[in-house]
Amino acid sequence: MYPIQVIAEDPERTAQAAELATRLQQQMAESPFALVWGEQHLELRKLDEPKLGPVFVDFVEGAVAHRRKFGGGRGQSIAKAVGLKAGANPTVVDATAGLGRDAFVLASLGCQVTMLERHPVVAALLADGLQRAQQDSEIGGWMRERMSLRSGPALENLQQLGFTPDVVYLDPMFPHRQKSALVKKEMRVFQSLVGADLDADALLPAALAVAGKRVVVKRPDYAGYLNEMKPGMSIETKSNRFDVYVISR
Ligand SMILES: C[S@@+](CC[C@H](N)C(=O)[O-])C[C@H]1O[C@@H](n2cnc3c(N)ncnc32)[C@H](O)[C@@H]1O
Repeated sequence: MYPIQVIAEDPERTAQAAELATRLQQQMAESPFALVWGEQHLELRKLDEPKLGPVFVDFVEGAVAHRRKFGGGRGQSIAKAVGLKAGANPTVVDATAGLGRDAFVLASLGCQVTMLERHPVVAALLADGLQRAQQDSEIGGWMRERMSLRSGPALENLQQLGFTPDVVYLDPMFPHRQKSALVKKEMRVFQSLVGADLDADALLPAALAVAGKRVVVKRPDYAGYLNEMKPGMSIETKSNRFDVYVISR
């Protein structure tokens, strides 16, 4: 389902690349993608569209780092959606972690975030970004305490969490409405790797069954409700919406 080659450009990464290749073995035939381990990081390349550039996870210096320093802090819509308030740092399970951006925003604001990701290539990119961030002198301390990753499908993982998270956060892939030229290059590579999450509706009842306080679903502004379930409230941003389902048990 996810065919890919694994290449070690950095000779010191040869053993790690071989181990990753073994894990992804069944997905390695006839791929338009390569996972390349360079000196800095693990990156995904789309071999038939090299102009789109590589995709990798960088919590230390990338766009998310900029947002951490200059973004809206606890006033951001995502923070309001999960219920972040002074003195309240909810525990969050991000059941569709992707490249971990939303999870990083929440962790940087004080939440304890457990990320779940089922796509083995995305999980490998995320694990690499997480490991590097955990070693960083500036953010490593709180990254080690607050962010973790479990690779595998959310439906199974949610049932085996071993704790009750305050919030389950969902952001499944949704078909893009914009013309492809307008979608950021990185997102085009990511979308063509992952494809659509056609089974996303099932995540909402599963999340509602385990969340202690609320489930938050991120949707593009033009998308309908997940599982056609009306939320208690929605928080709108420029191009997205956070649908909030408050748990009352
Ligand atoms: C739109 S991306 C999430 C982006 C993420 N919020 C971010 O800020 O980077 C959706 C991700 O959810 C993952 N996913 C979808 N359904 C899943 C499931 N049932 N279990 C685990 N991961 C899932 C996909 O593989 C994909 O990587």
